[in-house]
Amino acid sequence: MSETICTIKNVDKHFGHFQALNHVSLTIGKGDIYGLIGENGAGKTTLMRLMTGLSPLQTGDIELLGEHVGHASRSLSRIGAVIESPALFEKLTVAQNLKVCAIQHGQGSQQEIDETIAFVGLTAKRNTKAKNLSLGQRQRLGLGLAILPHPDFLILDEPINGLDPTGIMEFRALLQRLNQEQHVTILISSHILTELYQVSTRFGILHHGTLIKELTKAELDEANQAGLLITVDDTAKTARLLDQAHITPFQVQDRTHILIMQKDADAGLINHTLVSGGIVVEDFSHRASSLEDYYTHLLQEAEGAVK
Ligand SMILES: Nc1ncnc2c1ncn2[C@@H]1O[C@H](COP(=O)(O)OP(=O)(O)OP(=O)(O)O)[C@@H](O)[C@H]1O
Repeated sequence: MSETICTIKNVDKHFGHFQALNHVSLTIGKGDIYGLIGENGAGKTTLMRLMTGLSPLQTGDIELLGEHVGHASRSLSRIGAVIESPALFEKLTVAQNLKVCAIQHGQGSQQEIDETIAFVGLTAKRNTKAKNLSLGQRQRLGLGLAILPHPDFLILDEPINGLDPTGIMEFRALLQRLNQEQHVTILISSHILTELYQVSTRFGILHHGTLIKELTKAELDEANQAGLLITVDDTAKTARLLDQAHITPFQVQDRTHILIMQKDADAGLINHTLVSGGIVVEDFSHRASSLEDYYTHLLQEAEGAVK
């Protein structure tokens, strides 16, 4: 495995009797854009607050950039974070907010401030007070403040909330540039899987405080394949017949279902091949790939598991 930026092990968090996080373990590798997905109240912000030391760790362990969180962490200076809403000085302009940030961090020349303003697309607003920025512009300024000190790891809590579709696309492009050009590892949360799908390389899905799934983008794509789903009486024999007839690729899903991963699979030919081989084909259905369906199914499974 590549270098690890963050390791979270068996983290619980209680607020009184309420358990907001339940044995959460996950790892974020260097260069990942890790999408943390979860519905409202799933525990995303709570986890990010623990990671950045904004909230005290109760049980479990969090290691960030080689240091345990909570031990006078020097690594915090290498982390940029926007959690909940960005902390802005409302009466100061965009440029002045960045200047204050540069002074606080002892880092960030005027040239770097100007470059950051351009990078986040706020050049036209550099002299506008924060209180007069739109929601999307505030998010951009928040990102600017987080990246000015050149962090190695960026933690962004729901940064695309409230952005319009163009804003979302531009924000994604900004994150991809940061990741690819400046090699920043990013943790980004959202309650909508489709929003993070385009930008993330790995995903963790939190549900009622439990991490129910962790997977790479390739694994997500595989689990979410479009194709022709066939219901048969004998999947092993069906698989042999499909192989012999070069009807590939396919995936045996369970005891009665096989997914033929071809968008325009010829159902008539497949039916003929299988029936001639003695298979009882009970059903054919085209399965469209839909991240929403995948996510909903995952949440239903998780609900079923706890019942
Ligand atoms: N300080 C607190 N005291 C009591 N309960 C809290 C506190 N902070 C969070 N919670 C509870 O913990 C749970 C997780 O909250 P959290 O803010 O982490 O969710 P989230 O996944 O970020 O949700 P959202 O998408 O709505 O921002 C919620 O049920 C919330 O009410």
